[in-house]
Amino acid sequence: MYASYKQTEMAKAGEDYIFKQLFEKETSTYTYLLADKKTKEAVLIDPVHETAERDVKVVKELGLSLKYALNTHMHADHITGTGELKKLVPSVKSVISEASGARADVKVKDGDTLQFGKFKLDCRLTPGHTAGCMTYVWHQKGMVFTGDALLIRACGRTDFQQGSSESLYESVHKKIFTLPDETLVFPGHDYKGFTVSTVGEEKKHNPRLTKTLPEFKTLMKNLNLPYPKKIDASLPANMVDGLCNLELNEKTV
Ligand SMILES: N[C@@H](CCC(=O)N[C@@H](CSS)C(=O)NCC(=O)O)C(=O)O
Repeated sequence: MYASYKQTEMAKAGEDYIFKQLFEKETSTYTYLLADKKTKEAVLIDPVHETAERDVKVVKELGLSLKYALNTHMHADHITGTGELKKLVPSVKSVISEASGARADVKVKDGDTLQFGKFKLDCRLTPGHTAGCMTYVWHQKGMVFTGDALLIRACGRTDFQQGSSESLYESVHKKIFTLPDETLVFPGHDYKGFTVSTVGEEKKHNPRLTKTLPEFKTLMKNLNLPYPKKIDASLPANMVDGLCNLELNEKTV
C-alpha cells in the first residue's frame, strides 16, 4: 500500500513547512518545492526548463523566497530549469554535485548540507545512474529526494553518462536503504502513475534492488531502453545550468 500524495499534503497542514510535488508531463519529471513556512525560504529540486515559469508562479503565490534551485544530476532526458529560474529570479543559486562536472553557482559534495530557513538538506552522493547523482535527504521531515537513483519499483538506467550498475546497487543499499523504513521516497520521475513510496516498501518490493548484485547487473544490462528523445540537446545544455549565457558565481559549500 503506497503512502499517498494526499497523506503527504495532510501531514503539512498546520505545520511549519510547505511541500509540493509538481509534474512535467512530457518527460514525466517531478519537481519538488520545499519551504519553511515561517521564514518563507524555499528550494526547488529538479525544475524543468519548460515549467520554470509555472514554478515561479507557485513560489510567488505562496509568498516564498526561492533560495536554491537544485539538480539531483545532469539530466539526459530534459533541460534543467535552473538557468531559466535564475533569469526569472536573479537571486536564486543553482546547485549540482561537484562530481557531475557541470557548472552551477553552488557545487555540493557528499556530506554537505543546504539550509533553507530552519531546515537542512543532507547531500548524499549516490552514483550509478550518472557518476554525479546526488540524493537529498530532509531528515527533519522524513523525506528523501532520490532523483533517478531510486525510482518507485524501479531505478535509473546505467547505460550512459558513466553509469554503473555496480555503483548504483551500492549507492542505493548504502545511502538510501539505510534510512528509516518510514522515510518517504520522492523520485525524479515516474512512468507508471506512482507519486511516493517509502524506504521500507522499496527494500521489500523493488523488483530490481531486491535482487542479488550479480542478478541486478544482468537485469540492468538487458533493460534495452531506447535513448531519451531529448538527450542530444539536454546533455550540453545541462553542463551549463540549462543555458549558455548566464553569469555564474561558482563556489562549493
Ligand atoms: N522515454 C523517455 C526516457 C525514459 C528513460 O530512459 N528514463 C530514464 C531516466 S531519464 S535519463 C531511466 O533511467 N529510466 C529507467 C527505467 O527503468 O525506465 C524519454 O525519451 O525521455
